[in-house]
Formats: sequence, C-alpha cells, structure tokens
Amino acid sequence: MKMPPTALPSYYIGLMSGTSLDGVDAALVAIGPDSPPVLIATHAAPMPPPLHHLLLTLCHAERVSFAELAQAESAFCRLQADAVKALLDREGITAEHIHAIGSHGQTIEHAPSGHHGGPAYTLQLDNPSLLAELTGCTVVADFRRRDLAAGGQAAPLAPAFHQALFGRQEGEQLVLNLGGFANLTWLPSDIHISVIGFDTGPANVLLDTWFAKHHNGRFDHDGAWAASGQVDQALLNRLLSEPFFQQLPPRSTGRELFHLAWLEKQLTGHEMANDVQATLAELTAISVTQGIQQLPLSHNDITLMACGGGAHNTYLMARLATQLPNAVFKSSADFGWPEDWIEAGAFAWLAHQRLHGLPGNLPSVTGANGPRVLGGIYAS
Ligand SMILES: Nc1ncnc2c1ncn2[C@@H]1O[C@H](COP(=O)(O)OP(=O)(O)OP(=O)(O)O)[C@@H](O)[C@H]1O
Ligand SMILES: CC(=O)N[C@H]1[C@@H]2OC[C@@H](O2)[C@@H](O)[C@@H]1O[C@H](C)C(=O)O
Repeated sequence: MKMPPTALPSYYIGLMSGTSLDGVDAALVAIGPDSPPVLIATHAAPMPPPLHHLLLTLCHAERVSFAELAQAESAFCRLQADAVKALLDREGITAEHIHAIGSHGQTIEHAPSGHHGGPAYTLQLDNPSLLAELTGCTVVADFRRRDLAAGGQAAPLAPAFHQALFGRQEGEQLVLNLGGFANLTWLPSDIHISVIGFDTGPANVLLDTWFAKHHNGRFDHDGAWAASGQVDQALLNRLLSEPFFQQLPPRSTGRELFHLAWLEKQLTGHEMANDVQATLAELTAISVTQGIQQLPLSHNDITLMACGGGAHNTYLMARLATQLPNAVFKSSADFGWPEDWIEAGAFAWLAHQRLHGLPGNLPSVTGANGPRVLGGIYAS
C-alpha cells in the first residue's frame, strides 16, 4: 500500500454514485490530523445495465412500489459492498483497517424547496445497515438531510472538501465539478472570507440522455458527436431562459428539473440531433460561465480546476475555454487527486468529520442556519 506522507493517519473509504448513474466510485483516503486528505487507492464499479435502468426509472417515476425500491436498494448496496471488497483486496488490507465508510447513496429525487408546495426533501437510496453487515466496516450515511433540516439546500456538499484539499494554496481557487450536474466552488485567498459554492445547472446528464436516445452507448466520447454539430442559438436562448440559471446562490438542482422532457419541450422538431448535442454542451459552458460571473472574484485572470467525468469531454472543455479566455485550467491530478476521484474522496472526508463530531456543511454554500455535523453512524 502506498503510504501517505504524515504519520498515524486513519483510513476511510468514500463511496459515491452520482447523478450520471455510471457506477459506484470507491476511494480509499488517509486522513491525518494536520494535512490535507491523501488519496491512496481507487476502484470504480460500473453500474450493471439492469440496475441503471431500474434507478433511472425510479428517478422519474410518478409512483413507485416498495418491491421496486427494495430491489434497487439491495442491488445498489451489494454493488457498493463489492466495490469496497475489491478495493480492500487490491490493497491487501481488511475491514479492521478502515475507520469508516462514508456512503452517499444514490440520489433519486432532490427537492430542497419542496415539490408543488410540499415539504423540502432530498432522497438518497441507501442501506447503510446492510452495507455495514456485508463489509464489516462502520458506515456513515445520510449526509444531506441534516443540512436540509437546518434550512439548507443539502447540496452541494463537496465545496467543504475542496476547501480541505485546496484551501491552503496561494491565491483564490475555483473548482468546477462536471458530473451529471455542474457545481462550482470559489475558495477566496483570504481565509476569513466565506467559501461560495453552488450548482450551475446540467452537465453530463442531458448530454448522456440525448446521446443515448440516438446511439447505442451511454455517453458521447470526448464530445465527438457534439463537435460534429453546430450550436443552435435560438434553442440555446430558449434553454437559458429557464429561471434556475438566473437564481442567486444558494442553489442546487437535479434530474427533477433537467430531464429529456424539459429539453424536448424546447425543440421545434426540425433540429439535427448533433446540433442539439452541440447546443447542450454550450448550455453547460455558458451556465458555468454565468455562474463564475456571479462570484466576487478579485480579478479576471482565474485559475480553474475542472474535475468530474465531464473534464474528459475535450469538446466541452474547449467550449469552456472559449467562454473563459482569461482562465488558466489546472488539473487536480497535479495535487494528487485525479479528476474522477474528488467526489468519492469527499464522502470519505465527510465520514471522518462525522466520527470526529466536526461539521460537514458550509452554511455559506448551502444556506443552512449554521454548521452541522452531518450523517448517522452504523457501527460495524
Ligand atoms: N472521455 C469522455 N468523454 C466525454 N464524456 C465523458 C468522458 N469520460 C466521462 N465522461 C462523462 O462523465 C460522466 C460521469 O461523470 P461523473 O462520474 O463525474 O458523474 P457523477 O458521479 O454522476 O457526478 P455528480 O454526482 O457530480 O453528478 C459520464 O456519464 C460521461 O458523461
Ligand atoms: C442532490 C445531489 O445528489 N446532488 C449532486 C449532483 O451532482 C453534482 C451536483 O448535483 C451536486 O450538487 C451534488 O453532488 C455533489 C457530490 C455535492 O454534493 O457536492
């Protein structure tokens, strides 16, 4: 096992399955008392197609049966347990070496302002009791609902981890996660100024959905199909008229707002499919740019660290670079955190925060009434 630089760290596993529904990411992280968390090892367990289909159905279901929920929860939990086992086997360690697993669960619905006047809620499918039983590890889970109970958006949570990872660097930092949805974190150079973070809108979720409607396959590799199309300016303007893009932070979103029917409502039916894909990539590039314009940046020459699967989409990254001509793009990999592993790392760190009775949220990001210790503990 690769050893972290400081003595006596504790080992945590973060499990993240994001809104893209592409699989479970497992990250083994060493966390010591005085230094940023260190990524030790990773394992990605791809989502089996039947589970992908079932979870996608649940995400958009008007009605759900308990049998379907139970089936999804059990299959999802077993995929998580397999990912943990693969990680431990690869590193030649056992459950006793792990202080805790931080399990995000699978977001099924996120309605921080309630649904049609109903109570605020956010639902992550998860079975931490079964996960503790299957892995022999202590599990920390249900991270979002305490922030929601305290009046927050319950998302994004990663900005607090971005601060733990990159907050000690010189100058202001911008972290952009391009997952199913995109979220931005601004780390000011003055540590007395609060961090700002929020969701900017859809990223891979619509690109993947539109691609899968027209091809066999889950995503547009390197954005090649988008690159073969032209941006449809009229369509782009209609998409950008969605009020979410004008909202001030705190703000978060999900599949309940941005989905295929939302897109199709704005189509005339005469568009070329690849032009729609190019327009969706532009929608992400522009909504991220507009999000950056909402930040109290000290100057225009920004340094942006892009992470999440969308950072591999070369077309999307080129469009972002065009929208942000003064931006210098940095790779999180140069800081020991390859772009695909920051979110899973965040849930390892959040488990550590919970076990130490430390807050996991940033009220300046989520809008919660104060810092809160997030999650519940399911002992091994
Ligand atoms: N080479 C690539 N070219 C284009 N897109 C890519 C590439 N590699 C990954 N992606 C995109 O990244 C997605 C997965 O991203 P990621 O794992 O960050 O999503 P996520 O975990 O669901 O994130 P979040 O929780 O932030 O929504 C894929 O569905 C795909 O759209
Ligand atoms: C409710 C939910 O699952 N939100 C996700 C989603 O994916 C990206 C963005 O929307 C972000 O708000 C969040 O995930 C990350 C891990 C977060 O909380 O920071």
